[in-house]
Amino acid sequence: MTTMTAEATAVAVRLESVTKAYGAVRALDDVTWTFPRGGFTAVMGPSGSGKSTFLHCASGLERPSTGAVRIGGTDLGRLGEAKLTRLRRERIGFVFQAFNLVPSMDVEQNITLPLRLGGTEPDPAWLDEVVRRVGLADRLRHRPAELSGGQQQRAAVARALITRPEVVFADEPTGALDPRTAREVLRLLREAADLTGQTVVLVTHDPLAAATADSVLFLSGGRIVDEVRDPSVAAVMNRWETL
Ligand SMILES: Nc1ncnc2c1ncn2[C@@H]1O[C@H](COP(=O)(O)OP(=O)(O)OP(=O)(O)O)[C@@H](O)[C@H]1O
Repeated sequence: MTTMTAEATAVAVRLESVTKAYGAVRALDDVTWTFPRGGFTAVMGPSGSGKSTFLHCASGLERPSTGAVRIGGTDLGRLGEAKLTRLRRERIGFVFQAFNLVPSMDVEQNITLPLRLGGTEPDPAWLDEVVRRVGLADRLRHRPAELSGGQQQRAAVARALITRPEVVFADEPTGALDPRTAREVLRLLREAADLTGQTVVLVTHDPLAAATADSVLFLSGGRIVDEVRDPSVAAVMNRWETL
């Protein structure tokens, strides 16, 4: 095992002068930010402000044009494609608006897929715990099409947690859900931070969702322009309106 400095272990994700250009568009413009381990951070900003690009670069789904990204003590820029893919599968959990479950697999197979892709078996006690948290114990043999949208997203959250990832990245995970179901999914992400010390980064348009985080980052024009800590819904809406 690699020895890490105390600083590296306290830092979950670090972006250092990250710029991402698509042709003439600077989707991210010199972004530097540190996500502390076990924190829950929301990212807000107008359409086109760079939220998804930020999440993709921070999670190793895309490589920055310039700058560096570290997950724990690992510099993603030093990893080749195979190692980067493995890091994403083993150390990061993803939740997307569109659930992205495999239609032909049942709920348990979907949840355990990241482990099986990595050639490992689920730890039965952890699988039970994750399934209990997301409330799908009586749905394990159902296929996604037999579930409600909220149940599908809860299965996707379970799939994101099954590898005990260091960081969970969620891109508009409540965008397709009704408000009550959205609250359940947010509670699961909050629990991931509070119960198991995972670092959660949530991209959202919803001030109610953002206010469940420890801190809200505001992006505009590819830059972080503000942070609101211990946010109330009113504080988030107020900052949003003046962006
Ligand atoms: N693959 C791409 N090719 C070209 N331009 C891109 C690409 N991805 C993003 N962009 C551009 O980069 C900018 C930021 O896009 P991004 O999707 O990160 O914003 P966003 O804040 O997530 O927007 P939204 O809230 O609408 O999803 C936009 O101008 C967008 O058009």
